[in-house]
Amino acid sequence: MVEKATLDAEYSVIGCLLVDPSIVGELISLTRAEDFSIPELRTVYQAAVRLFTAGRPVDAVTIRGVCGAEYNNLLLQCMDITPTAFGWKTYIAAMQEQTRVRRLRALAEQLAGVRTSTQARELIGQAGEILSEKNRTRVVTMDQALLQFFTEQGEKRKFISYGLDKLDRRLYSDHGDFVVLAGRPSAGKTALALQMAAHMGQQERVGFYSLETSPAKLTNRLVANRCIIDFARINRREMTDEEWQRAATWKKEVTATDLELVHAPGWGVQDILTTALARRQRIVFIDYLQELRGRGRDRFEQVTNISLDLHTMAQEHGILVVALSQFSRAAASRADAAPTLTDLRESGQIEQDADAVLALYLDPDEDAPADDRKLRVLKNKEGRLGEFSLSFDGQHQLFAEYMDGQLAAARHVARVEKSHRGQQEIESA
Ligand SMILES: Nc1ncnc2c1ncn2[C@@H]1O[C@H](COP(=O)(O)OP(=O)(O)OP(=O)(O)O)[C@@H](O)[C@H]1O
Repeated sequence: MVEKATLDAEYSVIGCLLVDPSIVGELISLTRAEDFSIPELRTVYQAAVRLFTAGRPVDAVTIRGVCGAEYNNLLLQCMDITPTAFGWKTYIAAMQEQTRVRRLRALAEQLAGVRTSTQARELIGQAGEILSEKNRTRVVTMDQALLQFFTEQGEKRKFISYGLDKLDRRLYSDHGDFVVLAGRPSAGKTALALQMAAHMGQQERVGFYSLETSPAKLTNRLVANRCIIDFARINRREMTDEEWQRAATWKKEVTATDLELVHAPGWGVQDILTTALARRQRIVFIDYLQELRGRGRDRFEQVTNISLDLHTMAQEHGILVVALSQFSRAAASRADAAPTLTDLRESGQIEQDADAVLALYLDPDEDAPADDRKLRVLKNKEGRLGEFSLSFDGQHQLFAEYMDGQLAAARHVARVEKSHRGQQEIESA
């Protein structure tokens, strides 16, 4: 049974269409035939679209000409409900809300009959998409474009920080971007991504989806990184008394970040999207892309689809997606060579879809400290390419950039130590 609120909204939308010819174009661009649950109103709407696209006037007379005299009463009824078109966008919003509810109920019925959790996850994913559907119009006139331009220019834009100044000054990442962090095995992708995720988690909720590493192992790395504790001793469960003490007093360095670790072996993009929407994560890290389950006959087709889906997930849902990626085997054999975009494994689609591609690799410079890495910006839609050096302290899983010849990490550690010393003095006073 169709509810009264739905009926009213649908009649009102058609009524507005009939009484004000000036809104017909915009009204059509904001609606679809499927928004109408009443078949007769859908027929009227489709007639209006046909007339409009044929360049003919849209009113009660021309529509009756298309639909037939038997629609007379219905057209009069619609116009009776809405003597003026004032508030027509509110009626559209009400009608589309009802459409959403209808589609969700239909999904709920299907959900009641599923036989596997995979089917359920697929349906829940579709429900998430219905719920996050925004205004459908994608057409923007020059007047609207310029109005938006001035509004945006008047507001200060805040980009998402990776915690590395030189990278932040190049990338200008925002929600809706798809960023790839690529490297050879053991380059330190996971370590760098975790450090970035913990940094971003100080501002908003971040999900870190690992397809191969358990949350417990990731926590070991996080504690090493945030509390500057020997990673090998953490792994062997042989922390010294001093390290126990430090982990206890510095625990806020870990807990103050809104980071959620998700163990995701065998997951696909849809599983991640469903979880990210349910947990309200605005930033998602995926470790790593080639491990994701994908649709397609061969690996090439699967990775192509995964890349497309990640791009859509970022854009449609306003999530910053940072996916880690392996380089191809050919590139992996050239350990000292600077990577290029063609080294991305299995699919050129990743190169096409990504807003930015970063490559992490061992610094080939013979004079550089042994553990130094290079972070190269291979693709950057919003800014410059280039590369810079990072020191990697594997013992603490800590990456730091060189700022004015000094390591930013040293300054960070000194700052944190000072703040905790101050805290301890206050507590013991
Ligand atoms: N106790 C330690 N002391 C020094 N370095 C360490 C220690 N433990 C691990 N490492 C180094 O830390 C790095 C961790 O790399 P990480 O796992 O982040 O790389 P990755 O690029 O994600 O690799 P993969 O693709 O294989 O997962 C490795 O280079 C490893 O050699």
